[in-house]
Amino acid sequence: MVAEKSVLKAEAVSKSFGDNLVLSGIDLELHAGEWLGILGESGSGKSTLLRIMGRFLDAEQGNIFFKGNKLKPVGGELIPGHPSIRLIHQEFELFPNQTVEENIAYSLRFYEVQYRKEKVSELIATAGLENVRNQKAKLLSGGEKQRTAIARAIAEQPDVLLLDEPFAHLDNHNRRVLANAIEVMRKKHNMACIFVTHEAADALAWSDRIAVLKDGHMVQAGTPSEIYNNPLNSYVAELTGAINWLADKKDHKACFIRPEKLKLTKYKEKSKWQGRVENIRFHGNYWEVRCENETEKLSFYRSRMDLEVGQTIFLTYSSKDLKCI
Ligand SMILES: Nc1ncnc2c1ncn2[C@@H]1O[C@H](COP(=O)(O)OP(=O)(O)OP(=O)(O)O)[C@@H](O)[C@H]1O
Repeated sequence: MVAEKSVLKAEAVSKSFGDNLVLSGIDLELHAGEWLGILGESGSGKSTLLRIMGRFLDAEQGNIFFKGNKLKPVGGELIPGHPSIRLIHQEFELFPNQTVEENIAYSLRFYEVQYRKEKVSELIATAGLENVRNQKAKLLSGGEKQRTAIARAIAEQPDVLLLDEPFAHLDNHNRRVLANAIEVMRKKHNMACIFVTHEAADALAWSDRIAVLKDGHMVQAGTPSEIYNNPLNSYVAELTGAINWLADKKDHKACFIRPEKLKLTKYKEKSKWQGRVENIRFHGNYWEVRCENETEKLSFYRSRMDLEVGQTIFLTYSSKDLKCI
């Protein structure tokens, strides 16, 4: 097997602010062309790790390697960072009085005029910014600012793009526009990216791999499917989606099942769980049915509504979908 090429690597990174230990012994590797999501609750250390990996902040212990070379500490440098790594903050840092086009063109200011024009137009089209191309940055919506900042960063063709909460504060429409723009830019430019998020849905949808942080510790890293289907502990299980804890324990381990793994059956003898429908909620493309019996409350999903509150129901599931941790 060919070893995956490491672009950026954190080795045993720890960081404190005063008495607050924010990161503890973090090992994390980003491979060429890979999209890595860092997922964790607010305050778990995600942005701090991103800033350390981008060489904007020094770790107290541990090292950062770019393409195998150890990066020197930022120390008191006036302009921290690394020429091949671009970090996009939540504040975007655009020139407020310059247009979208001028903001993107700034990254290409040392290039020949014709090339610059063509490249700017290409990036504006890819990022879906044609209709605001001549708008000043300060007048853009949050989603448009985000896409301009990403297009500007990509213009510089960095090896690594670091995105801090790229989908934060965006409505559903703008999330989709941004996600599609990122996907197109990603395919075209084949750069590696680390993005930080506290939204599991974004991490699951957009990452090749996810690293989960809790209180500054890396609790699990793996593909979205590994993280979602085989969480190592209850934090990862609950962070990545809805779960139903079951009262029965197996080998002293707590067991849970995801709602979408529960199936309705007409036959009591085939069922593994029996209860009453307590509540039904409409979510647009599915119905969430909450039910209970003497010992447990469960929820499961239906694509059509054929149940009533108070009705007795029988549920079944495959034993492989029962996870015990
Ligand atoms: N410059 C700083 N000085 C002191 N404490 C800091 C500093 N930067 C971050 N912290 C603290 O470090 C901890 C982790 O912060 P960080 O921003 O890395 O978390 P996060 O997971 O990105 O959170 P969020 O999702 O809310 O942005 C927090 O307790 C925060 O208050």
